[in-house]
Amino acid sequence: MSLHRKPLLVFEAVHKVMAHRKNGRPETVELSEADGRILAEDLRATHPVPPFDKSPYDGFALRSEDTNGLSKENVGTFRVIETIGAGEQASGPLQPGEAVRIMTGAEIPEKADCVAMFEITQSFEENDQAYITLKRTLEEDQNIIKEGSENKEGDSLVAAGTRINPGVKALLATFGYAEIQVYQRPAIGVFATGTELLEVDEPLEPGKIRNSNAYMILSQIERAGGQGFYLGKLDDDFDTCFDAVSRSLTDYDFLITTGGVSVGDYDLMPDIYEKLGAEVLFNKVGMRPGSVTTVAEKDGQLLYGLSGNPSACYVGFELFVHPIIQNFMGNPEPHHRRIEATLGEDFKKPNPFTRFVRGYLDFNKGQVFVYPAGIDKSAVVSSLAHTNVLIVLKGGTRGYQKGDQVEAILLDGFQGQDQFEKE
Ligand SMILES: Nc1nc2c(c(=O)[nH]1)N[C@H]1C(S)=C(S)[C@@H](COP(=O)(O)OP(=O)(O)OC[C@H]3O[C@@H](n4cnc5c(N)ncnc54)[C@H](O)[C@@H]3O)O[C@H]1N2
Ligand code: MOO
Ligand SMILES: [Mg+2]
Repeated sequence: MSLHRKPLLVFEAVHKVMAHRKNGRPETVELSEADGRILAEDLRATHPVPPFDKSPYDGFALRSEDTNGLSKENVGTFRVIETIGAGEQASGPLQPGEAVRIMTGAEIPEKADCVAMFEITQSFEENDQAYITLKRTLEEDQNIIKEGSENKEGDSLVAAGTRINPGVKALLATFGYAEIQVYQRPAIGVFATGTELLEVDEPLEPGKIRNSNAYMILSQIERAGGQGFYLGKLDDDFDTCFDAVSRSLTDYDFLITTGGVSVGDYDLMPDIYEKLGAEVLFNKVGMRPGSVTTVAEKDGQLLYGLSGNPSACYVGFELFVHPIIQNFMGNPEPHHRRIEATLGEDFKKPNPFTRFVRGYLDFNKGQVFVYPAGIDKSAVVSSLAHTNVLIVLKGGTRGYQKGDQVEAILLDGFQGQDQFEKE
């Protein structure tokens, strides 16, 4: 095994991986299963919205011409002929001098063309007949939500390639899409390699540690939108690892292993790629952590060799696997969003390589701050728990200071705050 590896720049490595991207096929899912999926068809209005003229208020539907000239001095009186709620229709067209008591969302009766809110009318009864009085003139179409005013039939409302969020779901339901065409989620197999690994339910033993990477990666796959399949942990034994990897390679859209990609005696992945006849796209990236991140390709299949060190494994996933998953799922913008932010504390350690510091975001008076989430070492797990951004510190000869402008890669958007503030 060659100990000398030529590092790629991070963006070169990302481009190399993306050159081997695969697109998921469209599939039909039920609306209830569609969250987070990406539309494989344009969402078109199958009918006008609203589908009929409707009332935005609880009030009285009237003929506007009957209100001409009404004022405090010239009060009009209308005979209330019936009451309709949302979902009901008036029994017939409105005649001159008549009013229909109408609730929000109900269809405007024929010949009515305006609505007076309850608050501007007075009601009274005479001989078991309900009446209202009105002291104002109303215009044609006043207080009416017109048929098709939100959209016309055939309008394209949301384009293919859009992620389904709660608002898109509401639209899909509005237009009767009980099922919808979305792109498949990739199925990703995950092996953890390492003789030192114990399963999560096993007690610690001398020299051993629990396998945290597999669970972390399965969770990262889920967050990225894919479907992860845990295929087990493998001892650092060549035949065991080779058989397991070669058997599983074609069962999944992508395969991930963790550990065994560096230059140690038990780092078997480089020899496994060789025996498989896989093309190694890169095995060294100019970044910290995750410099040993390796990606290979065999017959169109991507095989990720993520580092065993937990923080390196985490970062390697977010940079190289996340966009492949999002692309597979049909997202035309598959990479994590990058923002500019102010570094909230000093980061003194210089590094020749770009550093992806696990950090978290904070906002203060319109400024975005990022802070390192804990110990910034490749072998560390604990800082990952507080991570929602990767702070990008470009390589160089000096460290960074509090107040420096840096880039940050957003990993999730679920950070809240304790209080709801007064507007
Ligand atoms: N002579 C050199 N040594 C190392 C180099 C180098 O360039 N020259 N690179 C270092 C860097 S950088 C990293 S990162 C690690 C990468 O190691 P591997 O990817 O080969 O991973 P392992 O050797 O299998 O394990 C490393 C470390 O991670 C722990 N580990 C492994 N799997 C898991 C898991 N599933 N859950 C939790 N922890 C795991 C393992 O016990 C080791 O402590 O190599 C450096 N060495
Ligand atoms: O791959 Mo290592 O993570 O640079 O420490
Ligand atoms: Mg190793």
